[in-house]
Amino acid sequence: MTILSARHISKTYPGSRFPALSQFSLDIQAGEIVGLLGESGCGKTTALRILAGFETADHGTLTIQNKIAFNNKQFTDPTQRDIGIIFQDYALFPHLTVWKNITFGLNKKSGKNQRKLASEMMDLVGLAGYDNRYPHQLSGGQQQRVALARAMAPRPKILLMDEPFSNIDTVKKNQIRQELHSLLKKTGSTVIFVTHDTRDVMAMADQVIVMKEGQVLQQGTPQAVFKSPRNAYLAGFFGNTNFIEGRMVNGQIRTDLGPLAMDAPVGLTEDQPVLFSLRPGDISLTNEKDGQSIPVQIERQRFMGEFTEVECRLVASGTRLLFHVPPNQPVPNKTTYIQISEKDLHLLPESPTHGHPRLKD
Ligand SMILES: Nc1ncnc2c1ncn2[C@@H]1O[C@H](COP(=O)(O)OP(=O)(O)OP(=O)(O)O)[C@@H](O)[C@H]1O
Repeated sequence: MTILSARHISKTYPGSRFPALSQFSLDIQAGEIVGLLGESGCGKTTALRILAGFETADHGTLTIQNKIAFNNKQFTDPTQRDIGIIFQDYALFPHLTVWKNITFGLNKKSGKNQRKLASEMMDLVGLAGYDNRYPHQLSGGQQQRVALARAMAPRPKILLMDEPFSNIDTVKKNQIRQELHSLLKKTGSTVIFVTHDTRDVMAMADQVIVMKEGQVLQQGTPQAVFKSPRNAYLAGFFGNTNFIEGRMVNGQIRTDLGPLAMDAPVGLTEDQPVLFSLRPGDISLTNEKDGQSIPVQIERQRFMGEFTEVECRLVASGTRLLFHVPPNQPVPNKTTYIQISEKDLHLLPESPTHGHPRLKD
């Protein structure tokens, strides 16, 4: 069931030459955790603020739970949107105890109800017994859980989170992502969070919406966007990749890796260029020369902990490629062979035919 739907939302800030959001559309299903992902300045926070009602849009329609929250005639106040918000810095009240922070938004409920809602949330986020602490007496992760309990105490249908992990140190991030994910799944709420870090969406999101320059580039599961990015920007943003150029010759796609056995995509015409993305983890190193192996000259290798990152050059064409080998596999500093399976070559359907990022020569 669609719980939130945005259609063609545009916003240009006064005095700005470029729109912060342009024809921004998305659909969110109830119970999903959705990551709004993009680099700095792409409009993520603006989108979140417009969904919350803290910012007005110039055009477009926003529907929440089948009610218009915004269009060219109507505007629903943020307090009436049934949305909870966790700000980037958590915005806890420093002079109030954990308990008072959590009950702050419940002042319209009876005392008994307040106590019930707040203590249920305190138990859920694992803060029982911390009632009388002040925010400065808590770790970053605990402060985040207070912010979560405060936002969730009124039981909003939708929770918005702005950069939920930016204040958590790198060592703890993985653990906190997992904890937060299982907490959010327990509450069953619909969550939209903003981040610039693909690792956050991989760990947390059921759906990711990748933005660039105020527009949605692609929406899907993190696995789908990683595996099947629509263009070169998305392929490069969602992890390291190699770009392989191809061209249709006599009905067959030719690339620097050799001619491909795959069927050419429908509509591809003779001599038309195409671009593939090939993840470094999908290339394997082999010492054996056979019909499948491709000769390469190893140029550089770097130990990365979980794998060794290797840069090589195809002997036939001089094209550079990046690939990963397991840390215990030795990499010879000379000419050797790699193997690639055609199924791992992902054709980028929207790619420009030139100007894509590639390894620097
Ligand atoms: N109040 C404002 N007045 C004018 N321009 C603004 C305002 N807020 C944001 N912008 C501009 O709108 C664009 C989108 O900003 P926004 O904060 O939404 O991006 P973001 O993706 O959240 O970035 P970050 O990850 O750095 O927080 C940027 O070009 C920014 O400079």
